[in-house]
Amino acid sequence: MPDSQEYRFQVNLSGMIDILSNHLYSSPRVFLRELLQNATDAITARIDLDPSHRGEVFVELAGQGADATLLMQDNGIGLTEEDVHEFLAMIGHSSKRNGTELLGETSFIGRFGIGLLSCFMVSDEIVMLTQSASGGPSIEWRGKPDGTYTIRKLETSLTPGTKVYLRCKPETDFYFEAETVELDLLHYGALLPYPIRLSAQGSEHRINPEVPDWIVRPDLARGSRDEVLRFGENMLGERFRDFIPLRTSTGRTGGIAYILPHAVNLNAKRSHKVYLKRMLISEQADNILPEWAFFVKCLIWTDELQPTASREHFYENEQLERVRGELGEAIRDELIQMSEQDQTRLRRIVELHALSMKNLAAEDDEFYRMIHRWLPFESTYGHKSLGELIDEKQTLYYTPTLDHYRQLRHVASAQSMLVVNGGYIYEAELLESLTRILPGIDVRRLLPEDVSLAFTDLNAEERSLTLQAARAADLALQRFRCRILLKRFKPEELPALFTLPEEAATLRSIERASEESPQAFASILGSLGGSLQGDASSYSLLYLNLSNPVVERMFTGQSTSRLSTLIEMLYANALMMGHYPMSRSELALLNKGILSLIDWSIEPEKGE
Ligand SMILES: Nc1ncnc2c1ncn2[C@@H]1O[C@H](COP(=O)(O)OP(=O)(O)OP(=O)(O)O)[C@@H](O)[C@H]1O
Repeated sequence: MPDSQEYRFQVNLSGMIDILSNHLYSSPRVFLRELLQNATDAITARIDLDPSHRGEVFVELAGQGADATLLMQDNGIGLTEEDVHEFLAMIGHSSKRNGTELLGETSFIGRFGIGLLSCFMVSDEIVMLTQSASGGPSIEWRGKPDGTYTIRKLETSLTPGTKVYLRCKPETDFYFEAETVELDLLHYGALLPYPIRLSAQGSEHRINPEVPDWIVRPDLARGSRDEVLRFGENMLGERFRDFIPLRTSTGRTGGIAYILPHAVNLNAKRSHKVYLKRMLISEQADNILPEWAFFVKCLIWTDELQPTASREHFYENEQLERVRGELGEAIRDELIQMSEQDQTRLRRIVELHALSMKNLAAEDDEFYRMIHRWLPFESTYGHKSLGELIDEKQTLYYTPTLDHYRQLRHVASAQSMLVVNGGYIYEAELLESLTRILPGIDVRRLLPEDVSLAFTDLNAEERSLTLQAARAADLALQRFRCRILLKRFKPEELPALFTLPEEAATLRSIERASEESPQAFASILGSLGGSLQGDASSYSLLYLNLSNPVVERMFTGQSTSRLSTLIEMLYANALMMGHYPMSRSELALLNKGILSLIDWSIEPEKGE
């Protein structure tokens, strides 16, 4: 076997720089973030040496258009000549790491040793003047994107710190405009604990506000409600009315979860603003809160998570999992606390986000268990929370569809029967799975047939007395494929109850569609409907209540001449009470019936 020879990889330096500077980051804008991060790290390092040191960053813009330049100056630790050779000249080497460990804990934001290269997105040269706080000469370093650099010792000594100069390259002058720079400095540095000053167009001012104490001590936030809400509006661009302070057990991650003031789609992208060591890392951190916390928008700061090289996300590791869990717990605890001490507040939140909360509860038992008592439902006892409904009765009856609920609610409420409407999206599913999260609870599905069983049959005498009228009534509704059933039931004020078995419902919809559709379509629908027509189950049922005085008079009186019109009117009325859409012929029937009633009331029946 021939001796193998060892070679070294060759690196195309300018190609690497191009990849790192132009393709790692989402936008050229981030060069300002990288500069601000380096300034922040340098100030942190200096404060480590001298805790009384007060950090400051100064940004100056000069020149116009293609001549625009930007200076960023910090009073941080600075670099010695040795540091410059070691850290600036060696890509991928950073002064901020603990040894070689890339993901270890440090008090700095930077760690990869590539951030400065982002400046090549907007400038063809980086000029750095630096003076180390530990003494030595001031150094000038000039780096180019082709991988060459020069170093020069300056004759005069600068004050400790670092100045970075950039001259805009063609077509990047936008990033050097005062407005853009001001916005971006605020965007990235709003929470930094030292002043950032900007000098441009002859004036100088501070960019970032004083950071309120409650940002790092969220327990103080409750005492500054208005200020916290105003701050949220400025930072997140929405007007909030409620918030939950967040803090992990280590105290190294915290923030404010603002309750979204409008309903949101569960699948909408989350956009929390996350700050690492007080610098904005991401506006789209979607993995820092549990999935179920979709109803909040957060300002979060952390100094215990590791950013990826692009800075726009955090590493998905155990630490992130713990932080996510604990932030979720902070929100959950507050919800639970609200449920004990401030139910109005909780109800407001749940009602606002009811649809999404129901959606999530249907998928996530743990969330459902936590929130179930406050989910709102419609019931024969009014609009109530599930908790209130559970407390009302031992058995919770629910209808699986809205149609069923409409049919049942009058009879059920008249009989003081608690029936929950499970007809809206996710509701039947939630009610069905209630036993899973609350073992022992008795939940039953209810169909109109079940309630009609509770109706009382007529006795033999009543049956014979009403026989003739009942036949006439049945005949009157033949053409609507509706049968009548004479019973006694509560409430007495309810004369009739319309119920619609499933097949009859299909047929009704087909008929209504044929009335609306053009001829050809109608005939297709017609033949489809025809196949169902002969079946007894395709008939709807109209229960007539003999306990109702008007119905009683109709069926036990002598005169039957007006009976068919009256039955038709009861039929139309029952349809309306059940919110059934009416066909054209049913509307015509109603119209004709009303006119007859008016006519009769004006001119009494002959012989009466
Ligand atoms: N303003 C500054 N003050 C002092 N040192 C600086 C400054 N800017 C850069 N440096 C030095 O240059 C090195 C390289 O900076 P660069 O931004 O490329 O990488 P980094 O900050 O170490 O890591 P990252 O790629 O994660 O940002 C730093 O490690 C630091 O030693």
